[in-house]
Amino acid sequence: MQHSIAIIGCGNLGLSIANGLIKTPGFDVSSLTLTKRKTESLSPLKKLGVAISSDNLAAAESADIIILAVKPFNLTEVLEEIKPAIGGKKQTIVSVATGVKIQQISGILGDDIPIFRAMPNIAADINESVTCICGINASEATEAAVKEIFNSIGLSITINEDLMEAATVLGACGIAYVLRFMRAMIQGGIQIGFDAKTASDIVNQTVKGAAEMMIQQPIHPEAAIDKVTTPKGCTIVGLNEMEHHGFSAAMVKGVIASFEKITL
Ligand SMILES: NC(=O)C1=CN([C@@H]2O[C@H](COP(=O)(O)OP(=O)(O)OC[C@H]3O[C@@H](n4cnc5c(N)ncnc54)[C@H](O)[C@@H]3O)[C@@H](O)[C@H]2O)C=CC1
Ligand SMILES: O=C(O)[C@@H]1CCC=N1
Repeated sequence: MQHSIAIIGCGNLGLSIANGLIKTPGFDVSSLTLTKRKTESLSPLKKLGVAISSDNLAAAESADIIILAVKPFNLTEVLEEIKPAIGGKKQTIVSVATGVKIQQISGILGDDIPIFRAMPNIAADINESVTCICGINASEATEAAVKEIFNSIGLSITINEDLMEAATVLGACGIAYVLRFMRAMIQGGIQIGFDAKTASDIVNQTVKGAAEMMIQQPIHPEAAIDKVTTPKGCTIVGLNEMEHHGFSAAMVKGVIASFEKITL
């Protein structure tokens, strides 16, 4: 049986999750409710059979699994709003809010409620997210149901809650880092002669190929780099020039800066 799902706060991430679910083969769109304060932008999904509402409490009452996708500073008010609906039929709560601990959520909703934190990224939209998950109070069946949701929009990985902020940086912020890298590579490609479209096509497929290779043949990236770097060749010259300008150091420092922004 498919569980009914409510996504409360359908902005960038909530909508990406919804789009991924809708594209999942066999997903029953009538089991999905999306909420937002102003619902106009969600009307195309209404035509597909998804329930759209600005009533968080009613959406929570009707759902088995409630995904909270509001900004962290809106989470407390939303939890207070849906609290009257929670507990009776033991809905499962899944928060994707950055930096909000399970204990803060259970402090409002109650100590016996199944509560998960999940950290997907916007590639959920095309079923290619990675989602790190942790949770409390859940039966095996409930945990399986939550994992099924996030496996349908990509790959889910169960982790301890104390790694959730690191997961946010690597997986959720990470997609932005990779996109910035791609933009820079496209800019380089234009400077050496390609039009923007051709440069993008080449970069997109190159990044996809590199990622697929690491997924299908999991070796250390440097071992694959060794296969590209001809001695005295052009690749090593380019890579060394990038390192002279702090490429790897910039990436590591950026990862740490994002982490400190969440944790300090
Ligand atoms: N954008 C991303 O790539 C990622 C975001 N996150 C987390 O996901 C959450 C959502 O982030 P975004 O989608 O970027 O934010 P967003 O601002 O695009 O979406 C939040 C949505 O919630 C709605 N909202 C606010 N108060 C509401 C209320 N009381 N009732 C119903 N809807 C309400 C807003 O109108 C907005 O559409 C945040 O907690 C963020 O930390 C986590 C991983 C990745
Ligand atoms: O930048 C942010 O705060 C959110 C969390 C991870 C991705 N976007």
